[in-house]
Amino acid sequence: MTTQVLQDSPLFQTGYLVDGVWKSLDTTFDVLNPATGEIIASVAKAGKKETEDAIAAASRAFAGWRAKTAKERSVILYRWYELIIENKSWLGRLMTTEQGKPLKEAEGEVEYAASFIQWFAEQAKRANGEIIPPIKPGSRILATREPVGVVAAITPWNFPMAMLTRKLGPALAAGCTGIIKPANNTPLSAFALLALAKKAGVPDGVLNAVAGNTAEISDAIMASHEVRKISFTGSTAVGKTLVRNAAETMKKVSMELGGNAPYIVFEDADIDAAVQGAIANKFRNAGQVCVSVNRFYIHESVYDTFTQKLSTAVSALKVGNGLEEGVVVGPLIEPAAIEKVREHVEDAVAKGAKVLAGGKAHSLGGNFWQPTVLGDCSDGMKLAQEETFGPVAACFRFTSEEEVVQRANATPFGLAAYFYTQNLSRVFRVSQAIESGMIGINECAVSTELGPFGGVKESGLGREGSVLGLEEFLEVKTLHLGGL
Ligand SMILES: O=CCCCC(=O)O
Repeated sequence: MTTQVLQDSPLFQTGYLVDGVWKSLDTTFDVLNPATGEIIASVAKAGKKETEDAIAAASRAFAGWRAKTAKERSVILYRWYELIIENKSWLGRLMTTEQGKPLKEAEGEVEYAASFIQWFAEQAKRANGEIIPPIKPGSRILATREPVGVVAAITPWNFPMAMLTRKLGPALAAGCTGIIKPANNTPLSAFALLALAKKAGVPDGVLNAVAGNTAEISDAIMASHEVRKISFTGSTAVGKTLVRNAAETMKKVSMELGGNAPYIVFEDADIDAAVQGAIANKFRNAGQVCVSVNRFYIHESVYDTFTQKLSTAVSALKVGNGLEEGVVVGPLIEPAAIEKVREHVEDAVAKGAKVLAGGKAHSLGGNFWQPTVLGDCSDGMKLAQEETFGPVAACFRFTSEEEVVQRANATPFGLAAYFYTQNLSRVFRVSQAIESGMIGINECAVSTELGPFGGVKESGLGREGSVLGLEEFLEVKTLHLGGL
């Protein structure tokens, strides 16, 4: 399937969406294929006015959408889920072309994205309230749950479909309407899902979308009194700005922000399982994942075995255009991402790290970096303190449980953490001691619609997915009834 075949589909939208109509603008911005540098599309560059129009449309649509029964919304969501699955192959190709991840991974993300719509189609019917024992005779207290109103979903380029549906699934289930601001690197993936939402029966105006002038769009969203909630996935720096700005109109916020995940391999771990987990986690989406491991802490007694097995396996990973057969590590999203990886690797090497695999830009050039393993890393290196967001496994030695827990927690972030051990007492002791919203124990994946997803400390506020995800889009209203 060529880019032309993608472009010929009705799901390939390049305008901005207001009231169910895709509109074009004279001013556009280019979306590039990160593997080839080819321009895939020129997209309408929306700004303040288009954003205000989109918010107004969402506001007008709110009364009608919230008035539908939960079951009616559930049926529409379920149809959307089915359409996403039916179009998996096309959507996967679009995502690989726009975002770079290997096709198999992209199709996996399409399924993951669909799972949130399926899950919240079910949860729509469970926005239950409570009856509270009254304080006086002849009275009742009822706590009901209502949609928060118009929602802004601001989504990242690294999971351009799943992060959208993880927000829109619960928002629509709750009865909210919204404005979507996808990342400018990957608007086409988001727009394709919105085209399918319309086909599934989501009424015009319920979902509206703009991309382009990020500052103007963000300012218009934050200034609006009609937008009652912001759900954001992205960097901690941007998240902090949004939270500060949301205070002006007291919007609710859900923030899924950066991480600095530790991965601890204790002396009693199943080393082969730990190596396999390390590869699956670290090289998923070329390491451009908020829950990707940033620091591998390996007990000194198993350090040589682990790093040797890891380096051998990493050296065999095939790098290339994600549309090519057998490729498991695609390009990074843009040249700035390559520069950050280079800066982290050079800083580590200058401070004593040893290159055990890779270590430099890939011979393919462009946005490709060799899958890398660095040994003898230490806590003063940049890659120990900030997310590298690239295909670099940094390995550190440790000697005791107490020491490694203290080092794992020595970061302002607390999104995901992982550890491998066969000792049950340690499982509970270390799980309790680690400051993190999610912990994988002998398990390298924490991403599923079934489990609460979110962080502590500077990694964010709120939880997505699971039964908790719906709560984020609901307000409690308490009814005090007397004279009964
Ligand atoms: O960068 C963060 C996106 C989260 C992807 C996931 O759900 O695993």
